[in-house]
Amino acid sequence: MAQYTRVSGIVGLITLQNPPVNALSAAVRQGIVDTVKTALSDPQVKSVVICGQNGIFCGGADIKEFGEKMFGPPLIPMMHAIEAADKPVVAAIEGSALGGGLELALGCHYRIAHSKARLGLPEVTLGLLPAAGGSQRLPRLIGVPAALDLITTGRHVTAAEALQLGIVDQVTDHNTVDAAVKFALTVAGQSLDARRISTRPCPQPSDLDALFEEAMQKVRRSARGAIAPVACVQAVRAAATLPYALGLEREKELMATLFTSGQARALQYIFFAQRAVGRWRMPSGASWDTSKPRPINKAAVIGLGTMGQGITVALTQIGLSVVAIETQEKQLMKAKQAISGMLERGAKRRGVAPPLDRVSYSQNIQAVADVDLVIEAVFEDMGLKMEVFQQLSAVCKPGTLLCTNTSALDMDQLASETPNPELVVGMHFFSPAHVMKLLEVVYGPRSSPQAVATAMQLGKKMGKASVAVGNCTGFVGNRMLKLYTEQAFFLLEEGATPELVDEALEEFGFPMGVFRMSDLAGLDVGWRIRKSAGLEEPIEASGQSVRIRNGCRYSPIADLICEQGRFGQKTGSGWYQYDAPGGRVARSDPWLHSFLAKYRARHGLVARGIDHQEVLERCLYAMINEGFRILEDGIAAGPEDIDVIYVFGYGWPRHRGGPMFYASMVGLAKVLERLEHYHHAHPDVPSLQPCSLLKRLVASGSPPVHRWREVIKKLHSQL
Ligand SMILES: CC/C=C\CC(=O)SCCNC(=O)CCNC(=O)[C@H](O)C(C)(C)COP(=O)(O)OP(=O)(O)OC[C@H]1O[C@@H](n2cnc3c(N)ncnc32)[C@H](O)[C@@H]1OP(=O)(O)O
Repeated sequence: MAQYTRVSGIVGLITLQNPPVNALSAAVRQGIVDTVKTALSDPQVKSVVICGQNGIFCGGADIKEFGEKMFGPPLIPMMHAIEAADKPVVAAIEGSALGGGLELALGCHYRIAHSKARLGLPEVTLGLLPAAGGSQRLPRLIGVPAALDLITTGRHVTAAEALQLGIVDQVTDHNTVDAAVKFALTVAGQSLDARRISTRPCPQPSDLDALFEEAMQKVRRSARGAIAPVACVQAVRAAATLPYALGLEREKELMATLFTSGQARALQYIFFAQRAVGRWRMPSGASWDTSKPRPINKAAVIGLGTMGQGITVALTQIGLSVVAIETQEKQLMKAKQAISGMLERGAKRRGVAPPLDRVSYSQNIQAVADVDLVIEAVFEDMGLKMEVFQQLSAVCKPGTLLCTNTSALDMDQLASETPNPELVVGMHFFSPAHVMKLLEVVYGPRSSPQAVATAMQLGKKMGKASVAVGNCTGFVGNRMLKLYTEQAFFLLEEGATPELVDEALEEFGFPMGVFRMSDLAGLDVGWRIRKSAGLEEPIEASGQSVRIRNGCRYSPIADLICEQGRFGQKTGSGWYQYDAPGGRVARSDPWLHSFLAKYRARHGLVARGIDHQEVLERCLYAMINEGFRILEDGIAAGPEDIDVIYVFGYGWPRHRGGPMFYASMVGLAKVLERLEHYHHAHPDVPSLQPCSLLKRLVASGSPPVHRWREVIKKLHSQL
């Protein structure tokens, strides 16, 4: 797992070998310990180079080993042995040096990186801190402010930035191992006293207390309850204030708390879940193994509202030629300006020329005749979308993939409008489409595996967490969201305020509560969907309560708010009030409170005390219950798919692992018991009735989330 050879007569070359990322498994650590010993005891060897095989230095500790009993040599003594060596040790960094990989390089005396390499300490994103001495060495090497930035955010830096910060000594465009060997030859025999980072004093910023106070406030604001960023600040503070050995003790102490925390488990689960959903599989068994994506060089986007503009930018930024179609001239001009602006700003950030000439604009749908793929992003109206699909079928060249960006409509009905329904899939982007990391790829019963593979690959190229899901109203994300929102409305009827509900959800870790979010997104969007589904019909005249639809409890509160022209931020009022239309700062609205009081009085509802726990249980468990139904229906392949959708598209706090993982952490029996309790209290709310998969999982002993698929498979085989 670490190969040793001698090169150029006097250089010992150690190559880490653990594909795909040379993670520091027990075997690799043992290999390093053994080969370093060999190199240091060989009198002919005057210096040592450590590199990784297959163009990657090291992706860090082996995350798969974290849940298991620790075997093999520990990292810290291994790093110390390297640093204490009396022969220079040079790290040759290609590809990535991340986490324990960078910590290993920091234990070396010199670091040479390829210009395309990326370096970082991303442990915080896994709920940990760099606990192989990284939190103590990095501040000594690059100073406290830069180390705080890298360690608390986990961001990866380019080789150029690493050179500027002083993390690496040299950057090369050529063969990194050759460059490192050449360098090792030149430093052989030189004194290493100044090269051992742990022996250096940590540079002292002028106002240490103020610096750490500010850093702590910053991470607390952005961490939304995650504990690792806070521990990272504490560890760097130890580096700045304690001798190395004591700092290392503090690092170990902090790591022990993090390592066994539920947050670290949740974050590591999401790391693997994100990769697992990339290996999509349709119920037919189709996957990457059986389906080759089509090459896509030219694409079209139909409809240039906010979504269409973002999609155009996302496609252009991955190098495609894009035909952007908008029939309304005024909107086309507005969109052209917005798209150009977004492309210019994106290019400026990346230091490249804006790819403006890759987008062509037209009012005529005939312009899509030669494209390989079309994404329809017109208004959310089935009639209009059907018309567009009919036109596309007549205009596009044979084999063009037709995708819809609908967020809830039946994509299979759209597929029926075309002679080739196998070429139709949903590509459900999230706003703003060039920024948000989630893409739901929706397949219908007739979508071909190749169409799904192509959409999944396109999503990957755009840097999105792409999740293949089956077709149903709202797909996965919006189907679950509907029940979360519905509970929030019911809670208002029963005595809660938007402030109380939002506070509970934000304390849980959502960036915004449901009402603040809905003010931002615009209340009219949901209103229009409810109207088109016939839910908003006033039927009080018929004698039926306005609070009942299709025999179930319904809250018309949001409809009544919309009838007042209160659509959220854009109109200056919604669930909250704003200084002016377009205002961002939500303030409590006495009008809304009085409206709620009158509403309750009109319907004979008596407000009762509602606490944060009830808000969380009602909103989250209703949504989780729907998640189980989605698994039962085979719309999502596994709990990981749902969790990735929620973490990447709906602001679910990452350190809580997604709704299904959260349910497993709370305990499925408890979720079941609370749902039964709330369903008993609200028998007219069917979404609170625990679904059979949840009951079955509890009956089979609440297996861990990675074993749910076995139970789901059994359930499906019995249907
Ligand atoms: C005392 C504690 C000391 C240290 C703590 C740590 O070091 S924690 C680990 C810190 N390292 C990281 O967080 C890096 C995680 N990996 C990545 O960011 C990317 O994988 C990487 C290295 C940039 C490569 O990206 P790429 O897109 O090329 O590949 P992909 O992410 O799909 O990964 C390929 C497969 O490798 C598995 N993998 C990656 N890193 C690790 C790891 N550190 N441990 C174990 N396995 C790892 C990944 O799951 C993929 O596997 P697959 O089976 O194909 O899904």
